[in-house]
Amino acid sequence: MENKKLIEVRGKPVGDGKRPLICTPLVGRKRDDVLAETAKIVQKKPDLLEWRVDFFDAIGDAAEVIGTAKAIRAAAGDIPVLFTRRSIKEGGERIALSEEEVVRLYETVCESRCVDLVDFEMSNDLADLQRVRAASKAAGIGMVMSFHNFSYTPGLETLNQRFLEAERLGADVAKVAVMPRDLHDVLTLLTATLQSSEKLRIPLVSMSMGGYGSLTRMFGWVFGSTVSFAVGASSSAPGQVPIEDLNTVLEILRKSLGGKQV
Ligand SMILES: O=C1C[C@@](O)(C(=O)O)C[C@@H](O)[C@@H]1O
Repeated sequence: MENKKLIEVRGKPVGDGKRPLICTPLVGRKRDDVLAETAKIVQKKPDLLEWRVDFFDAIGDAAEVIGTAKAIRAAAGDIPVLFTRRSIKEGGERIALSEEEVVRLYETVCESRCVDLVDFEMSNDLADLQRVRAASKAAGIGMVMSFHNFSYTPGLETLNQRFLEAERLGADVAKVAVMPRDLHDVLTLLTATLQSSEKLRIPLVSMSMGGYGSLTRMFGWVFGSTVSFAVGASSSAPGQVPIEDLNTVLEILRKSLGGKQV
């Protein structure tokens, strides 16, 4: 069992595709909180760190954002850092910046090369998306184009279109996160993941959220999702499981998918 399309950071694949990358979010409100979270999480050896900058009180102060990103990077060692502003309409925190200011922040962060990957939502204005794409490309930073629905799970066709749209818009990684209302929705997300991962040239990331959705965080990679978001210190979305538990499940899956006795 192997994911063939791997996420790359500065031209090098992260991981070997034989298990999903585990990404742990940082959601501190102040620099010290974020760095304390980083110190705690790094010991748990995730594959990626996601800095959810929409939780950060000083998001409006570009110098403080860059300084904090650099400090996270220094503390993270070899672990790549993903920079994410999640908008309120896609499940993020309320922030005081205009969209123009958010785009400028992404451009500044890219220019300073203080992160390795950026996540930007596909529902943003096309012109903004293109600006962030241009800035990330110029800096050699990978771009995740994402879609979230925290209320329900759209149909199979729509989910497949979202993955495809990310590739068409020039993403390095396509990401879809949706909320299930029942187990059929979980199957819909997994079906879209499998179908799109067979079709797309780029790696994809998917998850169903909440209690039922946590199933996809544990075995969604078998269906083609290359990353699972897990709790290192704090959760950033419903249904994320602690990294220790996820590691246990992945070890069981490794053995059982390999045909060995657990
Ligand atoms: O988009 C995602 C996925 C996520 O929403 C999740 O469900 O794990 C968590 C967010 O921090 C991240 O940006």
